[in-house]
Amino acid sequence: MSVNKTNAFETRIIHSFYNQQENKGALVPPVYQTSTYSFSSAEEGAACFSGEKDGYIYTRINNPTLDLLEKRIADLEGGEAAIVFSSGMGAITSTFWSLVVPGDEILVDMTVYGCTYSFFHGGLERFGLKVRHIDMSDPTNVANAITENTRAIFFESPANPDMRLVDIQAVSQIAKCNNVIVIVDNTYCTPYMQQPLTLGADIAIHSLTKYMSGHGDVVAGAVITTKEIAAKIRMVGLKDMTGACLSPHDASLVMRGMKTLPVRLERIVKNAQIVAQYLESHPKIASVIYPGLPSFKQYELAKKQMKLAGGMIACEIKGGLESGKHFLNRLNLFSRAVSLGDCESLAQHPASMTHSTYTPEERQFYGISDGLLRLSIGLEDVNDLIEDLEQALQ
Ligand SMILES: CSC/C=C(/NCc1c(COP(=O)(O)O)cnc(C)c1O)C(=O)O
Repeated sequence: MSVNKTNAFETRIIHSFYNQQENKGALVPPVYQTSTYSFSSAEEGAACFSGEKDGYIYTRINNPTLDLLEKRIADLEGGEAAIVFSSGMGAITSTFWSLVVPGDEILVDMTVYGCTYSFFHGGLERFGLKVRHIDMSDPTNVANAITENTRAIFFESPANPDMRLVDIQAVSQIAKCNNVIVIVDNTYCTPYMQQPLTLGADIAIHSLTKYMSGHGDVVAGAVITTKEIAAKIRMVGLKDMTGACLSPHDASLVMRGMKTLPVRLERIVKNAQIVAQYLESHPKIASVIYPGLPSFKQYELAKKQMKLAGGMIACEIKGGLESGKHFLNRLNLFSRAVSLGDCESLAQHPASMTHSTYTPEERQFYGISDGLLRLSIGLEDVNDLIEDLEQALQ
């Protein structure tokens, strides 16, 4: 079976870059669970290390199983090359440690995942980087904020946890005119729903822990970009700065999960739309933030930029934090757990969990309210999910 670019996303995500007959007919790609590789001669080893000869050196740098996952992900995101990591944070930190130097300035949207926020403020700023948060929901704010020291623009769209969108095409056009790179964390969407590189971004980042692997059984990350930037992130960020390499076994778990990404997302989004509409009409719910609802502030941008509305819902329960905790504690089918994108539906409280890295003042400033709850809708029967929410809201 040889699959190529003319085949659909749903076919390429299962088959691309793997030939069964070249692997003893194995239907599923063998896992190269090895840390190192032998050379046929001292000369060959030297040639591999110098880059004169393509070859496998050491699994922290490259590995055939990781190669296959990287080729597949790059193809699906419309990029030239990809690198995989042992976590999404490994992908993010390896990228920045490869590309920035003290004195550089980074523009970040108002809301990002908690550990990304603490990497920027507790990590990069400590080493002389300037990190500025701006409201990127209006692209003109980006144009006005760029200076001669601005090196990169970073955002999530939708953002974790309050679902803010950024117009990727508009911001990328502004950045390109100013020779600034655009880095988009595409974790919430996956390339099935949104492809930042085809909209003009330079780098797409993923926590593969989420929808891409989709079964709550692996922590992993990926960066997709040009061959040149990928080589730098691999040989500087991954090899020397973080060492955040993915195990070949975990890469095979990610590839196994990816095979069902399209069907999982189609069903998850159907469930999420029904749950969001149910919550929006519930008397005890103060607000629901979901890109599939006409009430969503950036509904038109969501329809333009996202193939589907996604599986993540943010909502506020009337009565603030205390009622939020009461609600969480009464859930039976939803798991009270962080992470997202799993087959199991999850519910968590950002202020005290995923975004507890922000101080209360910072949460206030960045709009992460104490009463906000985040739901990751899974694959359970949607009536069972609503029954669980209904009883928890009593
Ligand atoms: C301890 S909280 C659990 C993790 C959560 N998020 C992770 C995450 C990462 C980082 O990805 P890993 O390193 O693979 O977890 C990067 N980018 C985004 C948009 C993310 O949501 C979470 O529950 O919101």
